Amino acid sequence: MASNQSDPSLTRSSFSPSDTAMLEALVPGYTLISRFFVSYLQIDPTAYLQYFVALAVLSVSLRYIYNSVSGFFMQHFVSYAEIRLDDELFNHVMWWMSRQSFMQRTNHFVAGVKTNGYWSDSEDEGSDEDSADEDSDIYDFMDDETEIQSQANIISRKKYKPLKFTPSQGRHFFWYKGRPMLLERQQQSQTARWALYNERLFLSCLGRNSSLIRELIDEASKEFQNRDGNKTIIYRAQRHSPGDSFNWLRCMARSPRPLSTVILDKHEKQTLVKDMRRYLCNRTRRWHSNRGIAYKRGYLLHGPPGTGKTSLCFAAAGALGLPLYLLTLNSNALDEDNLYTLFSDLPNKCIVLIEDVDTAGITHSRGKTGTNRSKGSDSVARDTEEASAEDDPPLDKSEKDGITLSGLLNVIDGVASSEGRILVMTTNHADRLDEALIRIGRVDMQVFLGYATQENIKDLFTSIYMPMEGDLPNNDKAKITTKWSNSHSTEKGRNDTEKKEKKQKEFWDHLESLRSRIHPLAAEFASIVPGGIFTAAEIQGYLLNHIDNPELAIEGAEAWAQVLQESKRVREEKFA
Ligand SMILES: Nc1ncnc2c1ncn2[C@@H]1O[C@H](COP(=O)(O)OP(=O)(O)OP(=O)(O)O)[C@@H](O)[C@H]1O
Repeated sequence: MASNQSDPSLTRSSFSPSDTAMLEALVPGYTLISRFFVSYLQIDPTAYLQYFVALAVLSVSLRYIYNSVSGFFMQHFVSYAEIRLDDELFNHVMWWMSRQSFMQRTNHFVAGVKTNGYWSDSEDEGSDEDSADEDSDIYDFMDDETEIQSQANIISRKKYKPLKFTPSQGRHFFWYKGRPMLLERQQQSQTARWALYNERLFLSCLGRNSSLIRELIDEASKEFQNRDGNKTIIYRAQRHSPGDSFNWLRCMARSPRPLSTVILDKHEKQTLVKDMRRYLCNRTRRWHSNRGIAYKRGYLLHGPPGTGKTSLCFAAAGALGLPLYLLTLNSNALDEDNLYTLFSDLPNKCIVLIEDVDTAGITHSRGKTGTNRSKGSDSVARDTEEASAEDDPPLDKSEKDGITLSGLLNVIDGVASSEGRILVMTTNHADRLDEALIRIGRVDMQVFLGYATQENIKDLFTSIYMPMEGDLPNNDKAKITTKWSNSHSTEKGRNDTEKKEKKQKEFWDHLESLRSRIHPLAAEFASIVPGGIFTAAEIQGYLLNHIDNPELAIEGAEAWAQVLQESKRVREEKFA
């Protein structure tokens, strides 16, 4: 008691019950805390209340001042750029960042096998790793146990994707061209279900001149594109989760397929590619623009499955250096609005490929809604569709009815859809398509890809077995030899080198001899396999089983053709 009386802090603690109630309302649990301090520490916090209040006011004021000053500073003395996750540039910058030296030193990073945001990117991550493949290629034509083991080790190493390190959430300072830069990776909405996919990047630098940021973005973008080289970039329409809208997401970059490897009547192939080239040239664009005629072109590739429709489209994209946008109309979630947005997001020059347009349920059903879009045709496929639709599980509530024919036609013709695009549709059943869909203006050229003729079979054989540039990892023999010689200066190394050189020479001789024999072999093969019966895919499948031995392929061709022909006949009878 005595000590309480002598403590000035305790003598001043005379708060009325209403004051205490108010404090309790402001700071829940105040009475309990206060009692704890008084009983155990002999300190009455009420005596210091004014200091606490002053401290709180000071901290709020400081925060306010800090925000105002930093806001003012950011607005007037800092330049910054915002990059959103749903923009391809996000990938470009993240990829560029992952290659910067500051990423090796930072202690806050995201480790992963891809540098991009959320979409699946199954492409080969560039040529960085290609050189590592060289040895495995060289081992391809070796046969002894140790060599096979070496090859297995290399393949085994390569089965995992290399790790990539990208900046984590938060701020990262780094230097670019001698000037300090700040990268901030932010997650916008923590509460949303897909918050993880709502990221943004802020790139900032001191000064009102934003040219440095522009340079960095430009450099990142160019480096990313250079990495692609002449590869064909493939995008597909995809949405991340139910309720989201569809976007074009880059899914891979593939080496272009040479047009010569797509076997088709030469005249038709040339006509198609020439037509596309003519359409893409500036003169045609100006011509269309001067006359107010929509600058669009459509093609229909039709024929039985496995005759090369997709391959032709892919090869054309490679030959013309255009990106390929894949679209499937089967998704119930894809409605006219989504399709409209997708088409308006296309770049000026590209190929949009709609595969198997007849299976999208929009054939012969102009004006019908998606729910009954599979009705209206007497085809077997449609009956099957109807039957299976009844067995389908109930749709997600966010799923809509899918695209209708009139919806598709509106989008193809839409004024907002990108000019300069090439639309390619493929189908196995051109006869089932609505007249409106394939009328001139929407489909300007139709190409039929049928069963392989005698000539096609010969070409296919030649294209599969003819040695091509690039079949060896490095065409410069001397370079390979030097590489091996340098890396093996020991006795064993020299033996290995000699062995490899011998193998390499054998391989070259094999290629040379094959080159000289290929045409007579192709003619022989074509004389055995009947024309007009098999698809190119079937013939290719057979030849790939004898990839190292064309003679063996010829030997077994007759038996293979008979068996396949018989199985086709049985299948046809079954479905007749
Ligand atoms: N005309 C062709 N020339 C070269 N290869 C071909 C040809 N047709 C088919 N192939 C080969 O067959 C496989 C399938 O070809 P592709 O997917 O292009 O056929 P498709 O006609 O689009 O088939 P689907 O109608 O089933 O989609 C590919 O590996 C391709 O290399």
